[in-house]
Amino acid sequence: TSDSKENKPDSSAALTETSDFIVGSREIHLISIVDVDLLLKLSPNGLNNPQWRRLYTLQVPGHAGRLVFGLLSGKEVVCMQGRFHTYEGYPISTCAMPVRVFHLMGAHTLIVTNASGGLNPAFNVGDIMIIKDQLYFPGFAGDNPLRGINDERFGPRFIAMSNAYDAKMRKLTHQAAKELGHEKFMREGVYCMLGGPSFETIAEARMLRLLGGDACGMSTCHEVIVARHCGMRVLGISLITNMVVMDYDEVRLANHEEVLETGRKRGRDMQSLVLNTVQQIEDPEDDDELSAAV
Ligand SMILES: O=P(O)(O)O[C@H]1O[C@H](CO)[C@@H](O)[C@H]1O
Ligand SMILES: Nc1nc2[nH]cnc2c(=O)[nH]1
Repeated sequence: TSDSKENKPDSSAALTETSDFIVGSREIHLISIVDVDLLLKLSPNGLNNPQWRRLYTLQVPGHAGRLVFGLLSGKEVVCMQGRFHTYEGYPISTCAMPVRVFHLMGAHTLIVTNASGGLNPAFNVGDIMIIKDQLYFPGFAGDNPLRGINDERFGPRFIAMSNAYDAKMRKLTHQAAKELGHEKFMREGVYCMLGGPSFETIAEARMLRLLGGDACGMSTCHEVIVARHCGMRVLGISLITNMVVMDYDEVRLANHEEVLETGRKRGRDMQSLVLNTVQQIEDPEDDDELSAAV
């Protein structure tokens, strides 16, 4: 696609050509900020035989719109470069639907990435935040992707979310960051999801901070809920693309161009981090601790 050359922080969705790929049981899928072209360059044995084709178009500038199947550091992965957002007009369950598709294909692990605005004053633009927990605001108003008749084939009616972001995966990612010399811009914190597409008012931003939010965006949480419902372990990584305006004296305005620009600048570090983390991931079936957590 014409936009596939850009190193962008986020994208839309697409589907591969058909039968060349055998999708095995150890897949990992990556959403959003991961740039597949760059991953290809960085991976020692490549994302073998990548093929893609546009399936549908989203209305988010900077979103590539691809789904790529292949091997990343010897592990079977499917990378979804881009996602559905509720502000595009889709129901929240539709936005999270790709997660169920990947689960049905045999994926055990979900790595979600996103671009977010920093709320924590100690953060800087370009920091990478490992998501420790989430504040899912649409859920407070009843807009949960699991709303409606529960499909028991995926999971139970009620699910725990206190262990949503896997502790072992977070540790692994910190380790990967250390090996890469990324410590100086690594953070860990709470991600807040709002519906968007309007950015926060100052009063809203201050409220999010008061409630314990470290960064905010318009995605991810519903995908994580659906992943946990079907027993996938989750790692979330957020790139702080801008600092949220928190002060009435501040003249700077939130804008999508800054989000894209930071994504371009920090893109390579994000890909290396994901790649390095994927290299270290163990199959959850070989890992009692992880299996028990699911
Ligand atoms: O969360 P992702 O999809 O990375 O995108 C983030 O960037 C966009 C705003 O610039 C919003 O869609 C926000 O959610
Ligand atoms: N809501 C929200 N989403 C974002 N995505 C990237 N930056 C931001 C931000 O500042 N606010």
